[in-house]
Amino acid sequence: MNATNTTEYTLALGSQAKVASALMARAPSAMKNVALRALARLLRENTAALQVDNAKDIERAVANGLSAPMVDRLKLTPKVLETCAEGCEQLAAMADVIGEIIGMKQQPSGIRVGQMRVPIGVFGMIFESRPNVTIEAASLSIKSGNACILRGGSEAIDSNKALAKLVQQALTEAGLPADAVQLVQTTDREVVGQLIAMPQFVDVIIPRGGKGLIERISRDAKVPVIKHLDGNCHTYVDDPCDIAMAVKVADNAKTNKYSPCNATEGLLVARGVAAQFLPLIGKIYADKGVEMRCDAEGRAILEGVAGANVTDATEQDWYEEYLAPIVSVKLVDGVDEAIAHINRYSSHHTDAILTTNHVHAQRFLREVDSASVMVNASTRFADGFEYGLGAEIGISTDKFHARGPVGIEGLTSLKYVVLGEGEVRA
Ligand SMILES: NC(=O)C1=CN([C@@H]2O[C@H](COP(=O)(O)OP(=O)(O)OC[C@H]3O[C@@H](n4cnc5c(N)ncnc54)[C@H](OP(=O)(O)O)[C@@H]3O)[C@@H](O)[C@H]2O)C=CC1
Ligand SMILES: N[C@@H](CCC(=O)OP(=O)(O)O)C(=O)O
Repeated sequence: MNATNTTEYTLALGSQAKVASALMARAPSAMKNVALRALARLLRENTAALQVDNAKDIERAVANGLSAPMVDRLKLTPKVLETCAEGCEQLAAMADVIGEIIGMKQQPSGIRVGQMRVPIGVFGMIFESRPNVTIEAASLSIKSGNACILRGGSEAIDSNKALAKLVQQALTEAGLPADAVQLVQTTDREVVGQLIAMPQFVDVIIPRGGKGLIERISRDAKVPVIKHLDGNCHTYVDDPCDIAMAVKVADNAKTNKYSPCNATEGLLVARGVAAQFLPLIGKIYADKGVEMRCDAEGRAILEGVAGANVTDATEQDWYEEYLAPIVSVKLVDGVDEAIAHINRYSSHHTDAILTTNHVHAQRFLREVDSASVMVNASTRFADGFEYGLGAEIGISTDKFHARGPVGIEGLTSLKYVVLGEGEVRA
């Protein structure tokens, strides 16, 4: 595509989305739910065909040397597709929040003032090469009465095109506009540049990705942005803690999956429990091939673990989001130093304390400045489905409008409604 074509193409996506958004905003719940159930059915009926398209992406990714965790997140297995289908059905079964009026109160003047929940309008979303996100974003967009323009990662283009076709088929079957969910059909990044600069059509941009993406968005966006950024997440093992539980949780937080943004990248350990805890977790990490980048004290303990791949951490490691079988390990005096380290180096996504001390837990919850703060749980739980939101658009690392996992409500806003009986202002 040349620059003129790109501009025309993106403007067309925008104007089509704008028209569709008005229809979606007033669509009855029943129609939206019909579309979601149709999408679930189509995903199941087309599982084999979708895997053929997905195989093209996977072949290209492997040929291009993409790492194993990144190839893994690209996969549309029958299980992943079934989870997507179930997600659509769960959303269909949920109450529609659009149009709900809250907080209606009579004022001294006689008017009654409340707030009505409404869709945001059109959102543009740029996200990683994980094709199931196309379905999660599309289904949340439908349920919340928005229209969206989805720009998925280039490695997933064939899978995304096939999925988007099914979404549009489901919308059409339900009598809703197909343009309510549009996929950017090219991997040309120029389209991203245009998408974030057309406030006449796009109400908000949701970038879901790493630092390169956000640098561009922060520099060029002319529409409001809800950032869904990197996860340099921490697990802090406190003194005192339940060692067996800490080992189980720290294992899951790092090794359950390596690519997600909510995987733990930094392990902080209180000196008082390090000699007991580190050899146990070190053995598990060693067996699973996790490299441990340690400070001097951590290294001294972990070097004694059979098969451990232990290296020296540099200052840069405390900032690093590895998305790989690597973890940084640092010993700290206690909760004060842990909180200070996290607030300095974390990406403010998700951080956890493993402790049996109630005061330490309360301090961690209050003082760590992250979108999710957890006590005695794996950072891997930072996820809209796990939080009971039905599905998620992603995990907002912004503080405004939505913070943490974003579900239906994050795609809505509240407008005031005023009911009178002819009152006039004095
Ligand atoms: N907070 C959250 O909810 C989530 C955050 N993430 C974060 O995403 C990152 C991992 O995914 P990864 O694929 O590496 O992320 P990237 O940031 O590389 O890519 C994400 C998307 O952004 C696009 N993109 C990246 N840079 C630019 C640019 N300069 N201009 C235009 N488009 C761009 C990519 O397009 P292209 O395909 O062309 O490269 C892709 O569609 C991690 O940091 C992870 O934590 C991941 C999932 C959820
Ligand atoms: N919500 C997700 C985490 C975000 C995610 O998908 O991350 P990524 O592996 O970077 O694409 C989950 O835990 O399932």
